[in-house]
Amino acid sequence: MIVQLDNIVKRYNDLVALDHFSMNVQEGEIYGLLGPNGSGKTTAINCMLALLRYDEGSVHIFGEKMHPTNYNVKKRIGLVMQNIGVYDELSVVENLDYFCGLYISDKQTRKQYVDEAIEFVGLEDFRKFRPKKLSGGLLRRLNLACGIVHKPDLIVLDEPTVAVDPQSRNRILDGIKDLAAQGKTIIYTTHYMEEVEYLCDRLTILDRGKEIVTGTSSQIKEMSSHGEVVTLEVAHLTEATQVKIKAIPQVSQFIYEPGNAVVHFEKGQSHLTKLLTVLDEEAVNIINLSVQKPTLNDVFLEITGKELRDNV
Ligand SMILES: Nc1ncnc2c1ncn2[C@@H]1O[C@H](COP(=O)(O)OP(=O)(O)OP(=O)(O)O)[C@@H](O)[C@H]1O
Repeated sequence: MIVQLDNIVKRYNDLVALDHFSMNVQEGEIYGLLGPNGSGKTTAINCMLALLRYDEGSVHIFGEKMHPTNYNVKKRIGLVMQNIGVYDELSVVENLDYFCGLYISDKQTRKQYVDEAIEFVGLEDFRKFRPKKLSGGLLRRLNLACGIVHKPDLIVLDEPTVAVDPQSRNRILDGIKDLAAQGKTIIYTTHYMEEVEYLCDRLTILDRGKEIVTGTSSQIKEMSSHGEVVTLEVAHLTEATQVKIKAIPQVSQFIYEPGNAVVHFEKGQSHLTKLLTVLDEEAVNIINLSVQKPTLNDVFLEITGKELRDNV
């Protein structure tokens, strides 16, 4: 186990920011912490890295008990925080050299690591730029590079794509996949379910400081009590066709208004072919068809009664 959080309780006066929160991350995993704003993701990261005192529980990283002065463990961790943490008065190269220098004293190795980090985030054309001259997306990439330049084994990223343009976002997400492919262990917090679906091997969904559910995204989506929803755009559906669709045993709800039909299926394997068979037999002219499977948000909604992105 690379990271083990056991029953962490963190209170801010009356507010319980983490409520007996536990999490285990294995070597080489990309592990997601998904939750709406204020659910406790940043608090969990800060407690984990001993940047914040907590009231109860324990944290072990690389098998060692984590505490603020455990530098042997700390030097093997790279942290990319939500807020940009670079020096305005230093250029891209100088920033990276500074952060690398906190861990690597050999000048030649440091130069190599800095060059590799610049290439990794695609900032080759901006080496001499000061942070203020970089766009928001490029600045985020520099922030990421500063966190990983010393080649840590465990990389913790706290919402690294907030307010980032799509090009930089994709670059960051693909970069994280590459790091995992190199054997790094990654912890990634976000309130974007699409990101955890794309990136994460396993995830925990958090709400109000509590673990709601943990698993792979497919396992979590399986927990939804709903099945697929098929939306059809059609020229016309006769009464007889509508009756036949409703008669498919796994159809739980059927809504039709001229031009559009929405077919809800019960939970379980896909029954799309059954619907297509009926439509084919009835020679229905399908203009458009889309299938929506349950999402992580649906599961979150079912458990907590609210949307993952309520506050965004
Ligand atoms: N220093 C603090 N003092 C008091 N309350 C705090 C403090 N820091 C965080 N909180 C509260 O603790 C809860 C968890 O906050 P946290 O920042 O960990 O959530 P988050 O999931 O990371 O949200 P975000 O995505 O907005 O950063 C929130 O209710 C927040 O208002």
